[in-house]
Amino acid sequence: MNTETAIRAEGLTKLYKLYKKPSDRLKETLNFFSSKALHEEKYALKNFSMELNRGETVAVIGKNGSGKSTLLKILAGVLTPTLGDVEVRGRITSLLELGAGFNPELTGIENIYFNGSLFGFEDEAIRNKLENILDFADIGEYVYLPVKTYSSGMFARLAFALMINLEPDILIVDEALSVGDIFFQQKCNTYMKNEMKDVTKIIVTHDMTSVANLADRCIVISEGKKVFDGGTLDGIEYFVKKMHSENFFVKSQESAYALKANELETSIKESASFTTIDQAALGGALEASIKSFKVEVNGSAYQGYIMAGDKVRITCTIQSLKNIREGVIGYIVSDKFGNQIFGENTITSLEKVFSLDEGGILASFVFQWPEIKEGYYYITLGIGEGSHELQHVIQCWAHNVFEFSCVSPHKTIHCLFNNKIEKVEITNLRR
Ligand SMILES: Nc1ncnc2c1ncn2[C@@H]1O[C@H](COP(=O)(O)OP(=O)(O)OP(=O)(O)O)[C@@H](O)[C@H]1O
Repeated sequence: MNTETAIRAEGLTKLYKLYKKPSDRLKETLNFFSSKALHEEKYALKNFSMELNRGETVAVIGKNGSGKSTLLKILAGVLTPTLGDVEVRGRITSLLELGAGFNPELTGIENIYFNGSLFGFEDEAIRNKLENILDFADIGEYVYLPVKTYSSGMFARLAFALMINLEPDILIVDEALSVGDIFFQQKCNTYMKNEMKDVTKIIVTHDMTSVANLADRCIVISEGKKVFDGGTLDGIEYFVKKMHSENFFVKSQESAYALKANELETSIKESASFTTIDQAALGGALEASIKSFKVEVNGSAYQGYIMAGDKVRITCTIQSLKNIREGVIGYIVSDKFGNQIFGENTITSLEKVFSLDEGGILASFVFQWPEIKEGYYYITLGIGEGSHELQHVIQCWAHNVFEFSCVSPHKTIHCLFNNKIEKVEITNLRR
């Protein structure tokens, strides 16, 4: 291990033997004369190697059951691998061990002292850190109550606050953090990014926005094996594509059968990239309604994230029951709290209306993704009728049909969006 290496794992394998009945384990052990196995083998991790440099932040991503927790537990030293070695340089802390180290009968404060001592801190040292820990956890009077009375979010708050104050060289952050509310998660992410720059971090999360904003590097794990190790955005793209092909291959075949009878849909059934909209979820007069849509970013299928400046093309299939002379098409993008963040329609941006003829229509529009804060955003698509902006009839609203994960790597967005300071004047006044 060279001097820059913080953690090195070599050939990690974890094999579980699964027995149908507990008695099969005993039978197998005692039955020296039969080679017949009474168990099935399950590899949670298979020949997994990785090396992390000091101060590096790596995100480990993979679908449910791919082996992420097993890897973290082995790295944190709470699980022994069947094969392989781990070398760690420095103090390693994780919510996994802290969670296990908390005594439910002790109060929050008692647990802080107890766990602090397990990490080699004297009472005096913990006393000096107490204010910071309690400030960060922000769970009020609950710190004086036994931990068994805490909600899972309060527990995560206290454990995380303690963990970051134990002066780790290596920090392991797993999904346990996601039980905290959104504001606490943001506070943790900001703290890790800004205040823990020198700490080596291993993060496991299903939240691709956090991955993009925190990690320098990304490892994708599938069926216990490392299948990608490289740049963060490339890793997300690899993972999303892999998930997409695994999940949608079957669905696209099913939908092709369901669409057989419909003339308009038949013309697009070759393309699995169109998503059919649940017609029950539509609003408006519905003399014209959106049947399905497709999202492209910079001319390709959406890869799982979007950034400022990306060109988004939305293509919709519309079924109209009548001729609409003054048709309007638009969209609204909202955040996860339902706040409408940006949007436009064809009258206000292009000063144009379109005729939508009775029958099937294919409509497509393009907009540029603005520079807005990282997070999840949802697009609503709409069709209106009538050239006067305030008097037109809403024919169809298809609410929140698609989720975008907006990332802003290497760029700080201070508030909802950045608004440039155009001029600065500084006058140093001599005393
Ligand atoms: N104690 C165990 N006994 C048997 N199989 C196990 C055990 N622990 C984990 N596994 C299996 O090992 C595989 C990897 O599990 P692991 O919990 O590491 O996945 P994960 O990627 O963390 O999943 P998730 O995203 O759902 O948390 C899974 O198939 C799981 O069922």
